[in-house]
Amino acid sequence: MGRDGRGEEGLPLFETKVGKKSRVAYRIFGFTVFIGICVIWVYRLTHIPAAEQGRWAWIGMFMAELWFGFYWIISLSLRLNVTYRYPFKHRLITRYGDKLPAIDIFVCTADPKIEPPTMVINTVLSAMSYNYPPEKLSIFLSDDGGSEFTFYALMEASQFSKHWIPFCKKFRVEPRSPAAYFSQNFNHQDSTLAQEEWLATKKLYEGMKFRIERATEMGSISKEVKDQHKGFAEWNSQVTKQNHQSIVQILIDGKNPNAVDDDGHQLPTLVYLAREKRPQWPHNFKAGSLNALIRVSSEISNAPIILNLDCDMYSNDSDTIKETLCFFMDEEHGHKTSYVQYPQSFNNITKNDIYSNAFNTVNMIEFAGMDGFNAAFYLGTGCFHRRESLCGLNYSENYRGDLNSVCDIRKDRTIYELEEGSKVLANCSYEADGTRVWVSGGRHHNRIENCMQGMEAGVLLSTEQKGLCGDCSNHIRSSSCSVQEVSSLWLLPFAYVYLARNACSIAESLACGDTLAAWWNLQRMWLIRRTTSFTFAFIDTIIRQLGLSETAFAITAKVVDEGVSKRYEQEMMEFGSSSVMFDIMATLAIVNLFGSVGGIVKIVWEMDESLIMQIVVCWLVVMVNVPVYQGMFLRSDKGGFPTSVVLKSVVVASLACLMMPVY
Ligand SMILES: O=c1ccn([C@@H]2O[C@H](COP(=O)(O)OP(=O)(O)O[C@H]3O[C@H](CO)[C@@H](O)[C@H](O)[C@H]3O)[C@@H](O)[C@H]2O)c(=O)[nH]1
Ligand SMILES: [Mn+2]
Repeated sequence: MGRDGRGEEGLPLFETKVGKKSRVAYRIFGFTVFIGICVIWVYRLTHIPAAEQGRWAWIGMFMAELWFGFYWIISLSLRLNVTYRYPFKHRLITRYGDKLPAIDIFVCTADPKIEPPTMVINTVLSAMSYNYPPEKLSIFLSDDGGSEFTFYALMEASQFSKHWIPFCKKFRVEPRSPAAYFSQNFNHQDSTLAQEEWLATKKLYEGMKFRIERATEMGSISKEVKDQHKGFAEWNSQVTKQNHQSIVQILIDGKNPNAVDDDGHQLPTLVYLAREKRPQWPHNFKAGSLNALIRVSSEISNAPIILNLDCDMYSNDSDTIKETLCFFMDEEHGHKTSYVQYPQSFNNITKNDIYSNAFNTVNMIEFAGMDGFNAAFYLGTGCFHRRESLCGLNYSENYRGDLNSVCDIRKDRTIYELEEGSKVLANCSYEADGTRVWVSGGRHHNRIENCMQGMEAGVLLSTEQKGLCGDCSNHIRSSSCSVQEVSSLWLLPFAYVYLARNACSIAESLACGDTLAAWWNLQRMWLIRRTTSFTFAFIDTIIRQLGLSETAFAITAKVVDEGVSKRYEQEMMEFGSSSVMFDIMATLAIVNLFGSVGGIVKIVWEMDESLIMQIVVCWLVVMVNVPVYQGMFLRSDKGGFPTSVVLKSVVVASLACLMMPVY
């Protein structure tokens, strides 16, 4: 019997826990820092210098400190509301058993060269083998590359899945991406896992991988293979990435009683989609893909819940669907939930996370804090949506929807009829009129569940290795520190705010599993991101708002050369190409170097102590930038800065320093 004497059926499907202990600590600490910030503001307002003594610099500094205070309040309020949610999947299974809803899974890919088809089908296979009734699963691959190699790979995957799915279920394989699974060694402690079967499945996988890679390398698919599927007929000499008709091929029809795996169990539905592309029509990149997927899937399976995965991700927990459904199907709160999203985690992060890609504190503290306000940043992947809310349904307290009612939209139509009907829905004219859903940001009127299943529970895992760029959010934060007389008591609030803030940030990082060096690297990456990618994104957003340009989507490359990945493993930063980003990084590093050396000279020469605070800050920036100086002057490998960038930055920095007024 559960609480209140209710039976098992009255119990909630998930529980919510708020970090109470951390809240007390944050409150005390936050309050003292806030007092410090107020004292700093008072100091600024009461000590405004005369015009000729740098009044404007002073006011600028004050602005930065005002902004810092505002930012502090926001980031502290998140920390006071850190909320974790824990699903009870066993309750879901006992309560709903065979009445679970259908799920559509969308995988997007866009280019067979930078997103190799083998990687794409690993994502697909991990989605096909979710621990969920296969007749309720439909996987749709959207190929914006319109490539027959990707289609071929998917055809291979549809055959391999007949062995892979039973293998996963029999041996409770985790993770269910074959590439990720076979990259681990055979686990000898697991006596149930017969080594023979492990080896046989691995061999099958490698055979498939070899055939796909060979076809891609040779740039052609043999007639023998093409004869195996009518779908290849869609590719003729006129088909290019930017210009082709809609292609929809149902590779596995989950409703067909003959579509079974090696154990005789039903297979999930598997669909290949390449929406129509015409040079004169906008296609809106990934957003356009998702819109086409929504329409096409509504014709074929029309599942009430949709999961979207990028092609460089794979599921690292086969129970994720069931856990997610706990949030959607909870009797009391389920109807208030529009989407459930999982933070991305990356599988090739180095020990000290040189590029700060793990986002541990963001995932575990800030996102969980946002959840406390029923808010979430939509991350764009690893997210389950209600189809209804994407299609514009508004939230209402009384409307509960019904995830279990399976409405048969197919009405005995043949595969051919379904494919033909779907092709029309994948036409490019849809992106030009007002029917798009995703471009407008999706319509999330409902409450949002930002699902952080504590620290031990499974999240979706992405396999990507992120480079330096790629951040598109923009927020600018400034840290500030400048008091004229070092001996003055006014120094205290500055010192306290600075030290307390960083101590807190170190404690958070360590608590979230980072190393101290990773925290230090994070400081560098924040500096770099704020001065480059965030600034670009900020400018770009303004330009776009003014209607001066349309942003294009630059697809992140998923293949790296050997030298680059070797240096990545050794935690050496990669600067080896010319880009405005590197120009800015190098120039700022040099300006700081000049500033700190110049400052010391000034202190020693003129016995001018008033500069000590500035110099201390300057030196901290220099220390954070050590890898940048190494990249400019000390490295001889291919990852160092190109000479042209070094020259440019030294010249620009020298000019800037010469022109700088000296107070
Ligand atoms: O024309 C396009 C361009 C991209 N994609 C797909 O979009 C996904 C994300 O693209 P990627 O180049 O990997 O971008 P990232 O910088 O890794 O993406 C981050 O930012 C995206 C949007 O800003 C989010 O959707 C992603 O989930 C998030 O990881 C990939 O599956 C692509 O295949 C398309 O389908 N069509
Ligand atoms: Mn990506």
